Amino acid sequence: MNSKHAPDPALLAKAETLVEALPYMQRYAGQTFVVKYGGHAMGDPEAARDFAEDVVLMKAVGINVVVVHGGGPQIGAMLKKLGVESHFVNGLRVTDKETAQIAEMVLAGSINKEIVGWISGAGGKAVGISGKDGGLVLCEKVGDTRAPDPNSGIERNVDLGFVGDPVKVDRSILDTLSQSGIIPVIAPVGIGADGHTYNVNADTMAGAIAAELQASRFFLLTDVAGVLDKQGQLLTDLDPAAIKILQEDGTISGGMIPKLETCVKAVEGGVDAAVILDGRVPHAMLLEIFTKRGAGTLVRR
Ligand SMILES: Nc1ncnc2c1ncn2[C@@H]1O[C@H](COP(=O)(O)OP(=O)(O)O)[C@@H](O)[C@H]1O
Ligand SMILES: CC(=O)N[C@@H](CCC(=O)OP(=O)(O)O)C(=O)O
Repeated sequence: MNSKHAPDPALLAKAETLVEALPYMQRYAGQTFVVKYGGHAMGDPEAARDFAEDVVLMKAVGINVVVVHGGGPQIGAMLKKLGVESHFVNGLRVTDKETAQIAEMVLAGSINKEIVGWISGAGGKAVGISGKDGGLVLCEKVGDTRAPDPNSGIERNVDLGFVGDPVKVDRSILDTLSQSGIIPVIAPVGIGADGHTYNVNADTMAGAIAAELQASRFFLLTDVAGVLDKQGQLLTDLDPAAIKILQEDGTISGGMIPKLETCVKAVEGGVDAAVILDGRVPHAMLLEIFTKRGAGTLVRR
């Protein structure tokens, strides 16, 4: 064979990867994917660029991609800077009026626009909104939650303050944006019928939106490989019954509690599958969607 025409193995591997992606691209065109981008996953600028490229590529092959972001660590850093004390109960931040204002500033102000900028830098068109815009997410104040007192250890009811539970999602603004080729980027802040601003756990917000959109896939990008068992091994497939056991036996704690509750609600609400992925892994979503190498924890009914 003429050596000039001998295929370069590296190029051939690239071509094979593209061909491997073809059936997935054909299958997913026209479907809706909701991506929750967690505050822990967005720390590294290079990973953020990879994330934005993944989102833009998904949109380019015809997937209606909707991004909902978090920012817990970034809110924590700002509260610390401002000398405001903060703590979490069962994975939710106790939110007084001042904390709600600071959370909105960090989420809907700086982080939201930063993500819009990354997507724009990757050649996509994004519009940043919060759950307050266009009547997207109506919230109710979450009820008191049972938790042990940090001093005595005795269980008592805790009022979480302005923490919201999404009770109604109006998808019209998302449809308008998506149909115009725009990727909506949503900050987890909602409005109550009482006019108050509510701080919403970003997983909860994303799950409510994924259910309303009847999304085919709901990705939750975080800072762990997925759900780990007590020995630290990755659990690749879970259903609601298995998740209940993990919660009862204390395998999952902290932010993983609302994350998995959200996955259960989403799949029970009509989402085909939720996937918890390590957002720090370069192009984690592309590998999950367009290749045979599934990663993370898949939650299905
Ligand atoms: N069984 C578990 N498997 C994996 N992570 C767990 C588990 N239990 C608790 N976690 C914690 O949940 C965290 C992810 O939730 P969270 O901090 O809310 O992330 P994010 O900001 O990305 O939403 C992990 O970093 C880990 O510390
Ligand atoms: C009520 C509540 O806990 N709200 C969260 C909102 C941000 C969030 O959920 O961000 P991550 O996804 O990065 O954790 C908070 O104040 O931290």
